[in-house]
Amino acid sequence: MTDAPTRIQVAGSAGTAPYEVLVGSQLLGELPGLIGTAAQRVAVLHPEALAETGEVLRADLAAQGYEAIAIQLPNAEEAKTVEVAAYCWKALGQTNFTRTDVIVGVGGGATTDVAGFVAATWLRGVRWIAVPTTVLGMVDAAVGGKTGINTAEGKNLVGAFHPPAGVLCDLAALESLPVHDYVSGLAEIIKAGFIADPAILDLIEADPEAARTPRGPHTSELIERAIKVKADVVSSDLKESGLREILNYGHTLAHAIEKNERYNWRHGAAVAVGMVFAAELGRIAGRLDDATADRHRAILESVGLPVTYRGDQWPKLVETMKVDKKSRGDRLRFIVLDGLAKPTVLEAPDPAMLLAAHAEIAS
Ligand SMILES: NC(=O)c1ccc[n+]([C@@H]2O[C@H](COP(=O)([O-])OP(=O)(O)OC[C@H]3O[C@@H](n4cnc5c(N)ncnc54)[C@H](O)[C@@H]3O)[C@@H](O)[C@H]2O)c1
Ligand SMILES: O=C(O)C(=O)C[C@@H](O)[C@H](O)[C@H](O)COP(=O)(O)O
Ligand SMILES: [Zn+2]
Repeated sequence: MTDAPTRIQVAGSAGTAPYEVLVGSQLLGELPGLIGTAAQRVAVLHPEALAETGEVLRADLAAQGYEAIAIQLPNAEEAKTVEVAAYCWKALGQTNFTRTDVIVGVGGGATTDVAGFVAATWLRGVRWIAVPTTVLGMVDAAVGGKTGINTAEGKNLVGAFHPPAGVLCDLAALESLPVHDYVSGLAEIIKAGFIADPAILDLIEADPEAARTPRGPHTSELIERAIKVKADVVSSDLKESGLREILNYGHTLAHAIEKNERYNWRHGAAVAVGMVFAAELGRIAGRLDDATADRHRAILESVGLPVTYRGDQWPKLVETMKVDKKSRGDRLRFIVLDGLAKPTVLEAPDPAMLLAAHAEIAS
């Protein structure tokens, strides 16, 4: 017998339906209920690393009477291209995939970003379900309906807000996750701690080594707390007209680092450096106290995340940051903290201030 899953509600907003994020084990039995009876066809999008899981899921859905196909995507960021999206559109077209049919994205954040984007764009929008299999996917990417792909100019530059019909976080999936991917997800959990729920920081600081494994004593609490932070924010501002920008803490620089590294850095690693940068920016702007700024570096290092980046790359990073989605015309905008769990926007900081914050993360 398995325990009942935790259910976290995400409210519908901007005309979209509400949905639930389930956290627990053996959740795949929930899939048919979410797919519904109107669907005849189901497409399971999965990364190469989860070929076996994708096939098990496809066969299971076929056994339940759906015409189920599996579409294999490249691993990680290589999936987030227009060519991969076009490959999926072709597969859906060849299957006569209609508006009542359903896409299931099973994998990490890269997979669910693409699955959601394909769902948002096919026939101008079909229903989709997220089955995240990484920490980062569970606590962040699968929740909130931001879907998208990268372009040559930068990260997530093409996409749509298209919330899933449900999110199934089966914690057993984390057992096979390589440790550096597990730790990458901790960066977004720590982000949730700094912007909204400091109890997360206390739990990690109490035993950073335990936080690095799926068997740690606080694994499900950390994951659920971070999901709640995200669910609360996106419930009131799906389309990022204000509050949702706080979820972008650390991301302005992070996305520039990811592009500069040709996506060979994991997203969470880049977000870790980006948060230290944002903390320094807050401190230099006279908003953030020294202790909270220093806490960033300490907690991120304690779980094994990077806190510095090559110092000679700054001009390129500044160029890339200009296409950040928070920019308005020529004005760069950053999320900084006015104090612990007090995120705010720093508008058009002086270049000298940016340079000074950069000096603190430059290696
Ligand atoms: N849409 C959003 O709101 C949002 C939020 C945060 C991050 N993201 C995006 O999420 C992506 C990062 O997601 P990620 O950290 O999950 O990385 P990822 O999706 O790149 O997955 C990392 C690697 O782990 C493999 N993998 C996935 N699950 C596995 C498992 N259970 N066992 C073994 N291997 C597994 C993947 O195939 C991949 O090779 C980035 O593209 C980022 O931009 C989106
Ligand atoms: O959900 C959001 O909003 C976020 O900003 C969460 C981020 O962790 C995530 O990486 C998101 O994909 C970044 O969005 P972008 O709009 O900066 O591309
Ligand atoms: Zn992120």
